[in-house]
Amino acid sequence: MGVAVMKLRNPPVNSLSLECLTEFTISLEKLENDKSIRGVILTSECPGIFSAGLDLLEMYGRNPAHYAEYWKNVQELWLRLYTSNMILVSAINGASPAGGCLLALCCDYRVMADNPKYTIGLNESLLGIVAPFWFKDMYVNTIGHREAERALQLGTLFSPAEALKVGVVDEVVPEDQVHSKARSVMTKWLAIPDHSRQLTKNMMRKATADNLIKQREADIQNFTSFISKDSIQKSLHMYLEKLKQKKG
Ligand SMILES: CCC/C=C/C(=O)SCCNC(=O)CCNC(=O)[C@H](O)C(C)(C)COP(=O)([O-])OP(=O)([O-])OC[C@H]1O[C@@H](n2cnc3c(N)ncnc32)[C@H](O)[C@@H]1OP(=O)([O-])[O-]
Repeated sequence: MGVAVMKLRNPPVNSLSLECLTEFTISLEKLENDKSIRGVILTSECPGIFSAGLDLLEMYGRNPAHYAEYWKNVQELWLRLYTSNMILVSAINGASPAGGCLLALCCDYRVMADNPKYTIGLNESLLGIVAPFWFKDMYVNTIGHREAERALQLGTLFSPAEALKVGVVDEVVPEDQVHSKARSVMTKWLAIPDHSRQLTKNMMRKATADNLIKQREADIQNFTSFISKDSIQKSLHMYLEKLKQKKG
């Protein structure tokens, strides 16, 4: 039916390393150029984890040129996903913090597994970092200003039930039905003529994407100088240590 399934696979936690981001962007571009493909279901092959978000090791202990390169690729993936002409449905079958949530928010519809161990949200503030304006814009577009304001400041990671209530996801289903539900949602969206759906999507999303496009360079510089700060590197160090301790 002209639908591709993209499965994220970057063990152990599907973090978006520079390599992973680049491959993702290339795969997406190929699908976008393949006229037989009208929709993509985005899911994960890592058990219990949709994506741990941006790779912290790409943002910690590196040099400014690396941060700039990394950020350019994060922007690129976001722009392609958010403005894709294809129908994107996410089958969220695991934890989806920060950049993981970002991937899901780019989709046209989000189905999440009903497992209270899985959480989703833009939790950047918990790490001592700040979600950039375009993460924020997309959050506001999805859940509204007040909910986004609160969730961003608190770095809230929502359970599936809470995520559904706030509108971070559109549907919560038993874990073993996430993929079948994503497929049935896709069938419904495929019934809409592509040209009218695409123009409508573009009308809804263009201003948000353009907001980044017009200041990409400044945003890269902003990120690079922010992430290079000693205080921010220290916060990331502490967060990474916390992740290690949790493991031990
Ligand atoms: C301005 C910038 C905007 C930023 C946006 C972002 O997305 S910021 C990102 C915000 N993201 C988050 O806040 C999510 C942080 N991660 C988590 O909360 C959990 O890892 C989990 C719930 C995803 C999986 O739990 P689990 O019990 O199944 O797994 P586990 O916890 O035992 O980890 C296994 C190994 O993976 C490692 N590692 C983990 N994440 C990352 C990462 N993003 N990157 C790199 N590495 C990561 C972890 O250190 C450990 O390494 P070790 O010790 O083996 O060398």
